[in-house]
Amino acid sequence: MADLLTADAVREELGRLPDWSGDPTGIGRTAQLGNFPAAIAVVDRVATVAEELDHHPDIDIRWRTLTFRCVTHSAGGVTHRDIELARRIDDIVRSAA
Ligand SMILES: C[C@H](O)[C@H](O)[C@H]1CNC2=NC(N)=NC(=O)C2=N1
Repeated sequence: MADLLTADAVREELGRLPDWSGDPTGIGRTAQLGNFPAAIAVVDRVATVAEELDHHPDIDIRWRTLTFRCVTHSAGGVTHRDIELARRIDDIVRSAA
């Protein structure tokens, strides 16, 4: 099982993820796309990456605004797998914006 990050470690990682906020119980970001199909296309690309990593974000879809939350459910908190997933989500959002 992946190791839980300490509060300090989560803070340090969030310093390198400016669009994200959170604490050891989970990290999240929102992203506003141009329209609903563009938002769904991002969700679809995130789904592919999540399957590749075998690690899945919680996703809230409201018209063209997406909210992603990353937490390792099996570990009960934030691990390096969530940080990696957050970076991959950023890459997808950046290339879609
Ligand atoms: C068997 C499989 O590896 C697990 O169920 C994975 C799948 N994706 C997951 N995603 C997240 N975010 N947390 C998990 O604990 C988790 N578990």
